[in-house]
Amino acid sequence: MKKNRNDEGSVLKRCMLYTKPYTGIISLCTIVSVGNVALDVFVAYLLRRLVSSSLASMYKELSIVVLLMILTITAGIIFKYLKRYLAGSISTYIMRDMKENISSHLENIKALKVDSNHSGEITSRMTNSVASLQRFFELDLSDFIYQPLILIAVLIYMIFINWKILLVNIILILLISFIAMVLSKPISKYTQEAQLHLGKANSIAQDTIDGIHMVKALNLYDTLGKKFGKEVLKVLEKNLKIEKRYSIVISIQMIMLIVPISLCTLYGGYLAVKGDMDPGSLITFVFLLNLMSTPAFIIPQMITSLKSATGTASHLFEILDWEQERKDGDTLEKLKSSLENKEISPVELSNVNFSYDGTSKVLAGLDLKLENGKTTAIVGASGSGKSTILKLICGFYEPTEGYINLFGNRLSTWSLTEARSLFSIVSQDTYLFPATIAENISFGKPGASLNEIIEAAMTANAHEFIVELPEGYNTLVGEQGSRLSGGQRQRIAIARAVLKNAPILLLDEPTSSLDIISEALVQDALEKIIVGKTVLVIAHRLFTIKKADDIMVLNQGRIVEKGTHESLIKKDGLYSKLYFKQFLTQEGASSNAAREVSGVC
Ligand SMILES: Nc1ncnc2c1ncn2[C@@H]1O[C@H](COP(=O)(O)OP(=O)(O)OP(=O)(O)O)[C@@H](O)[C@H]1O
Repeated sequence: MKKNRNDEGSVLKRCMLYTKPYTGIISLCTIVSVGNVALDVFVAYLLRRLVSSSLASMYKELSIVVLLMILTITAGIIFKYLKRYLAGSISTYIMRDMKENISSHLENIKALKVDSNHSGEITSRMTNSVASLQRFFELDLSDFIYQPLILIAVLIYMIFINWKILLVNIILILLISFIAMVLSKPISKYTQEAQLHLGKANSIAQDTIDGIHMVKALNLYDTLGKKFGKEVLKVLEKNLKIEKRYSIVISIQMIMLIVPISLCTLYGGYLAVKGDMDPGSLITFVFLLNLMSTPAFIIPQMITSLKSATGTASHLFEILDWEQERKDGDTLEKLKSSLENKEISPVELSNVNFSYDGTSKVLAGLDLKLENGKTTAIVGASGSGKSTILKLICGFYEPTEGYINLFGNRLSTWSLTEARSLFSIVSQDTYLFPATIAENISFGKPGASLNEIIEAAMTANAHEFIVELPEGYNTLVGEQGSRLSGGQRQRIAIARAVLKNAPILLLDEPTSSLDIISEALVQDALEKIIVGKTVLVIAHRLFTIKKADDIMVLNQGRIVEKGTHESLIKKDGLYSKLYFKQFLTQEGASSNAAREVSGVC
């Protein structure tokens, strides 16, 4: 049977892997902890000598013991500081590595995984789960070494003083640990569930903020608020269950701690009165019991918080188990001769089948070949798979059957990073980073000079509106470019593509959501940048692709017609139907608008 990578043992092992690079500092921490334990036990030994020498009124011995005690306690303080500092450093390093590991893993995660998980949930794992794991490491790591050691040392010392009292203690400690373990068992599960609901609550909060305008317009506060409240309530329920468990474990421990100390003091006192135990040993025994009470109290708590931490870690490690994009493949250098051969098609899809969910086919036996330096348009009804073709060409997804060639070589053999450097993409929903306009444009060519940026903006018809902004090229665009209009965002994206100067341009309905004036500006910019490039354009509005060299009509995942605009109109097939339907709709819309305008006038 396949072993579950998320069971507690496996999760702990994976956590331990993060400690590997720090074996040196962990060894030092262990040595300091051993020193700490030795000093603590030495204090007990000195106490015994102190009582014995004061009873015997040996002042010289007494002053030596007091001096030793002061030195030992001082050294103990320094060792405790070192132990805490070293453990804190280890946990800080481990958490840094874990965060780096997760974020570098996320960068290379397959698009399918990101698509099928809410970004808010992923962010929640990255922030809440990491933060609670960090708290665990910071608080508990030093105790994981020190507490078991002190417990063992104290037990050994006690054997020499009185093994019978010790036996009673061991039985009680085992009982405490057993009860704590049983009671804390569900904590790991509750923590995982709490993290899951927290992720969902965060996703709803993120949706509400991202779609704030739509939320206001549709009065969705109540609906989303209820959904958010439901998830928060579940988080609360799980956390209350965890707290309930913690409280029971701690209460039982308290009772179980008082009982052995009281019993041992009573029994020891009885032995001292009988003369079977000297007063020095009795006082030392009670001191040792007190020393032992901390690990006896903390170890079960450590087991409980370890369970909680494994729950959190397992939630986090799930991300690390998500499949990654491959990193290997051929470089541009290796494929140079193919890239320079103008006879080879830059992009070719052959008999490509694709399904997102493994059942319903989005593309079925699709054949598509782009000609070097020519513009090919794909048209088709909404949901026919046009954008999916672009995603496959960019290597975000892989075909379930068939193949894709880039400059005559299988995309599956290319390095994905190198392959993507051959494309510039301008899509209907342009993503701008929350940085300045200049930075957003320069992402097309990292390190580009301001002159290059301005030149690109000019080609993209963006320069004029940029210089009119109060801070010009240094204007911050806001989250997802929220401080710019749709048309302005598109022209920034085009400027980015100009700077990138990649040989293949992928345009995914870049003018579909623009008004007539913005559309004209964007269209004009696009016409400038497509010169000499191989272009694949997806269009809803068919009049925008009338000049394309080749038009492919997509229906139910396959190309059903192809040709120029004129030849397809002549053919009187699906394209011509779509075209005239749009034409009539637009005509209708224009005459309605004209009627409205004349009515107003
Ligand atoms: N990430 C995804 N996961 C699952 N199904 C998806 C995903 N993206 C798209 N689909 C489905 O695949 C089909 C094709 O989608 P695609 O976006 O390629 O169509 P399209 O022709 O570009 O549509 P439109 O013109 O409306 O943008 C649709 O049925 C859509 O619901």
